[in-house]
Amino acid sequence: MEEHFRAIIEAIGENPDREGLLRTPYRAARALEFLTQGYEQDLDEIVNGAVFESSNDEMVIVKDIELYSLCEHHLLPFIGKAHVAYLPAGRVIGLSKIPRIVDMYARRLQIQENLTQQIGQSIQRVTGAHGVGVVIEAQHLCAMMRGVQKQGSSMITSMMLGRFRDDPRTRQEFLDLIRTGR
Ligand SMILES: Nc1nc2c(ncn2[C@@H]2O[C@H](COP(=O)(O)OP(=O)(O)OP(=O)(O)O)[C@@H](O)[C@H]2O)c(=O)[nH]1
Ligand SMILES: [Zn+2]
Repeated sequence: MEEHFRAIIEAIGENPDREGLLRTPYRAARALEFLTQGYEQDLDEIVNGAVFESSNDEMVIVKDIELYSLCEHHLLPFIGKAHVAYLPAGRVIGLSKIPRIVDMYARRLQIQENLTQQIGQSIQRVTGAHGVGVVIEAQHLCAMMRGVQKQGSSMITSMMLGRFRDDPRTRQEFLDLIRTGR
């Protein structure tokens, strides 16, 4: 990857041998490795068995999860928040595991719709919940710094499974709860 970053620096007309850029291919490679480390991870490893029996059948919500991903079209960041909810069916998942699942899929080349879907399906699979809801609000640098250059717009995507899809009240409760306290 370092060689390729060096070639990119040359291709944009810069001098990869000037002092400030000498270690840049190395740094950029490490940064990109970090930002795409989700390819090295899988769901079972992330969850690590942290699923616990519980008779609580009320909605669980983790909201305002910071999200940093890379758009698969331009390799530019999209940045935002994810909100995740589920209706437990006898099992709950460790609190930290939900942001970890978000990060695992965000640290890959993504479009926001697929990211939203992958998070929802994974939470469903791990918890066996009666339903799962995921909402992501994000701003795409590819649409802000370049392209249409719309700095004020954001994209909102959602994935509703089970009762979140079938029962309008469950969906509404989720949407109301992620809106409060802002
Ligand atoms: N649906 C969706 N589109 C995305 C996402 N990230 C980037 N895009 C869009 O992907 C599209 C790629 O379109 P192309 O016409 O192939 O690429 P482009 O010429 O760089 O497009 P512009 O951004 O319009 O300049 C653009 O409309 C982007 O805004 C995403 O997460 N979801
Ligand atoms: Zn893009």
